[in-house]
Amino acid sequence: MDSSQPRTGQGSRLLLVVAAALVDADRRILLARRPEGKALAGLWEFPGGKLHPGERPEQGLARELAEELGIDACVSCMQPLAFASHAYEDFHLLMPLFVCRRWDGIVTPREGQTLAWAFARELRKYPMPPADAPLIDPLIALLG
Ligand SMILES: Nc1nc2c([nH]c(=O)n2[C@H]2C[C@H](O)[C@@H](COP(=O)(O)OP(=O)(O)OP(=O)(O)O)O2)c(=O)[nH]1
Ligand SMILES: [Mg+2]
Repeated sequence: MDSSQPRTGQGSRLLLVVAAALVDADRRILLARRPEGKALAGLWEFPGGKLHPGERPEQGLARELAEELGIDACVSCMQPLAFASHAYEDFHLLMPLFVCRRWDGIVTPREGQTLAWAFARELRKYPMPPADAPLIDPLIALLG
């Protein structure tokens, strides 16, 4: 066991994931459907992924957005909005959600994901991982 890994009181590993609500000019939010073969396959999520050791959250998020969507996101424009804290069976997820309205390049699914742009009020129509439920109200409050 890696003793440098933070652990929660119940012994499960704390996993730090960074995620983005990419917002377009019409105030729609980008969702990505997790491909078959990945954990939580078929559910709609905010793009992002695991923070690498030594990365700042915004830096790690920019790397994930480049890898997953082929875009160059504006790091200094990322706006912290809310976070998810959720106990999955084998790890505890801690996931800050940043709002990101500026990027260069064209959003392209680079990892076999299906993409959708949804208004904040439509988000509940998309089955999402259980951790994401508390993130919807702050998005509605921000974007209407
Ligand atoms: N990106 C993202 N991950 C989420 C969300 N909700 C949620 O529970 N998760 C979980 C699913 C995964 O267990 C974990 C993030 O994993 P990931 O598969 O996106 O990580 P990654 O991009 O680094 O991918 P990989 O290299 O490990 O395949 O967080 C969400 O809205 N967005
Ligand atoms: Mg990911």
